[in-house]
Amino acid sequence: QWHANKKANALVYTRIAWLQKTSYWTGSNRQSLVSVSTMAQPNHRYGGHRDLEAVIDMDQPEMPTAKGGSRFSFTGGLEFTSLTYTVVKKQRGVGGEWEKKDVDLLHEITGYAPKGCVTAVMGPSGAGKSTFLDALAGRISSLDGRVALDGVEMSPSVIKRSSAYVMQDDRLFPMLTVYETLLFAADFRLGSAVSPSDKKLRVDNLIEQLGLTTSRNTYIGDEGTRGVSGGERRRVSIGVDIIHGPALLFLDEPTSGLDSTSAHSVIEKVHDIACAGSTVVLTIHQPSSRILQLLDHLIILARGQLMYSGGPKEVTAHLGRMGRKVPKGENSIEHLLDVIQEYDQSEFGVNALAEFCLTGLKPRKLAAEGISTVSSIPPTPVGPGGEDFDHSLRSQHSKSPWSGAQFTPSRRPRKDQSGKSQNPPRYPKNVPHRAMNIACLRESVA
Ligand SMILES: Nc1ncnc2c1ncn2[C@@H]1O[C@H](COP(=O)(O)OP(=O)(O)OP(=O)(O)O)[C@@H](O)[C@H]1O
Repeated sequence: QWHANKKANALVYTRIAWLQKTSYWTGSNRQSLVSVSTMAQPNHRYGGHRDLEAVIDMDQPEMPTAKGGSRFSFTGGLEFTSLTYTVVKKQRGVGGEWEKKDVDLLHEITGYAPKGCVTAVMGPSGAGKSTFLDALAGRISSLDGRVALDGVEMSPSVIKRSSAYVMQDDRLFPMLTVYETLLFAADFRLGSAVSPSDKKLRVDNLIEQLGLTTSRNTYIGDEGTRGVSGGERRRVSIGVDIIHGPALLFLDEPTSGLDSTSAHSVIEKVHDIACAGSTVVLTIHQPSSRILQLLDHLIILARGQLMYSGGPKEVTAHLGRMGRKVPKGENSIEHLLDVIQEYDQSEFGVNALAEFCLTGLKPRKLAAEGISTVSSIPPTPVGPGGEDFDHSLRSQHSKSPWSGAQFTPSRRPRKDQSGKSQNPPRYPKNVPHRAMNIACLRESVA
C-alpha cells in the first residue's frame, strides 16, 4: 500500500512538474489552485471529481471593480449585503404529488467580518454555516447580494482567487514530512517570482508561527503509517493554504474531530494569523470557553437566516433588547442558541428573531417564557457602521478587543424541581423541520 501510494503521488508530482514548465503555470494562475491538499480528490461539496486540470483556472484574473464607485467608511474587512441563495427543491405537495419549490438556503444575510479579526459563524446543525462560508468565499456563483472586501465589491471569482479556503477534510501527502509539505506548497503557490531561499525562509517562519517546530521532520502519515497528530495535521493544512499570505482566509470547521487542547491550539494559530492583518472567517460548532475568548466577531445563523452579528461581549445586551436575561452563571452565547431553539420550536419560528436582528422589532413573547420583555436598549446595529465593534482596535493592537471577556466553562442544563432537564435537545430529530418555513417566509416577503 505504501509503495502504491508513493507511485500514485510520484505520478501527480510528474504531472505538476510538467504543468510548471507550461505557460499555464504562471503568475496569479498559480494562486487559483484551491489547495495542494485537494488535488485529484473528490470535490468538497457539490459532487463530481476535481482533477488536476479542474483546479487550475486558466482564465486571466479579473480585477476587482467598485460598482457605482461608492465606498463605505469602513476600516477594512469583508462586508456582505442581502446574501440570498435559493435552490429548487422537490417537495411533496398537499395531494402527495411532487412539486418544485424555491427554498432559500441563505436569506437576506447582511453583516461584516472585520479585518485583523477572527469571525466565527455559529448556529445549530443545518443552519447554513458551510453554505454561508461558501457564499462568502465565492464558491456559489448563483448568489444574490453583494460581497465587498475593503469597500470594493468583489465578484465570486475574484474572491475565490484572492482567498484561501481550508476544508474540513484535509488531504495531504502521507509520505512527505511537515517541512516537505510546506516547501512543496510554497513552490506551488509562489512560483519562480520568489527565490528558493526566500521560500525556505517563509516555510521556516510558517513552521514556527504554526507551532510545528518539533514535528518539522515528522511524516504526515496516514491510517497505515503513524505520522503527525490530528491537531498538527490541521495546522499543516492551514499552512499549505496560507503560505502565500492571503488577505482572506476561510476555514470550514477547523476544530472538528480534534480534542479540546488541539482545537484550542489550532484556533490560537488562526487568531495569530488574523492579528497579522488577515480577515479570517471560520465555521465552528460549540466552541469551548477557551476558544470563545479567541473569537472576535460572531455571526449566528439559524434556518439560513441571521440571528446575531456582533462581538461576543454584546450578546448579553442583544438578549436584553429581546427581553431575555442571561441566567446567572450561564454563557450568553449558549443562552442565545437556546433562545433560538425555543423560537424554532414555537409557532413564531426563527423568523421572529431574524426580523428582530434586521429591524429591532422585538419578537413576540413565547407562551412558556416567564421573563420580562420590557427593554429600552436600542437594536443591535448589524452593518459595518455598527457601534458594537471598534474596527480600529485590532489594527493597533494584536490583542482581541474582547479577549478580556469572561465565559463560563460550559452550559449547565437547567433543571426543574424533579431534577429533569428543562433544556430540550437542540433540533431533535422527531421535531418536523420548521423551516421549510424559509420558503413560507419567502412567499410572505414576496
Ligand atoms: N446544494 C444544495 N441543495 C439543496 N440543499 C442544500 C444544498 N446544500 C446544502 N443544502 C441544505 O442546506 C442546509 C444548510 O446546510 P449547511 O451544510 O450549510 O449547514 P451547516 O450549518 O453547515 O450544518 P452542519 O453544522 O451540520 O455542518 C441543510 O439543510 C442542507 O441539507
